[in-house]
Amino acid sequence: MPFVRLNDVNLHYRSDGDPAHPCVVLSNSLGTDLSMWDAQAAELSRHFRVLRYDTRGHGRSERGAAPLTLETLGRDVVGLLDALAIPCAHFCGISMGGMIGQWLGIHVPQRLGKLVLANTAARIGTAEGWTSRADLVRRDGMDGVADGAAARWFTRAFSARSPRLVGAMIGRLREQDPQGYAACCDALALADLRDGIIAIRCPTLVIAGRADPVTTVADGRRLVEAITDATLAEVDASHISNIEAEHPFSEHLRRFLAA
Ligand SMILES: O=C(O)CCC(=O)CC(=O)O
Repeated sequence: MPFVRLNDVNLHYRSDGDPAHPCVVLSNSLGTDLSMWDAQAAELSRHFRVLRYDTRGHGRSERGAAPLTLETLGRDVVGLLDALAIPCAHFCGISMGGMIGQWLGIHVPQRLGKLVLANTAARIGTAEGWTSRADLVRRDGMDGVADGAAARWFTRAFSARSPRLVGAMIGRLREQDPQGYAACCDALALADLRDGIIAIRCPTLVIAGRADPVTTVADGRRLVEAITDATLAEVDASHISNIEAEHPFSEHLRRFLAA
């Protein structure tokens, strides 16, 4: 598996599909890794170069120096594109990955084609909430957040019909580096793009899960209202909608990128 050296970290990534095809970057949510995109990568890599990476402090990517900010997470994407000599790419991020996508749309629009913002918001949660979550995992490890994660990430019905899939996701969450997870909580505590997103000009698809208790359909609507060229697609899913609503999610993504 390849790594790129970006300033203070080795960042783990994976590229699938023909490198001559247009590139789409997939960016994971908090507490997951690039494997969360397996289904979408298999579908999209027939027509695109699919570039996935583990966000700093997640999966096999190092966490680097504290404090971590959304800007650093955004600049990692730019550094990854630079390292692979990719001038411009589509970008799809979910939740924290969607905040990284908004940062890219505001600050480096010249590097973006189309933007997909899934299960995300311009401001997720509260500073106090993120700080206490960071404190919890630094003190007690990942079990404190992993125990309740299935109820935040998936509907009860999906967990009942796909226990192995859900169990594997929660198992990977338990194995995350608590320091890396906490560093990303610190970044989310400070991340507030509500005043910035009106600057996003690229074609944008917002995907929201009808049953998402973390980043709601109302959050998705607010993104669409603020971003000039944005549309909303709703799917029947909770927070990790690319897994719970795998086929509708992939179809929205494929159609939007192909149009
Ligand atoms: O999923 C994210 O990237 C941020 C929101 C979150 O932490 C969901 C959860 O409660 O695990």
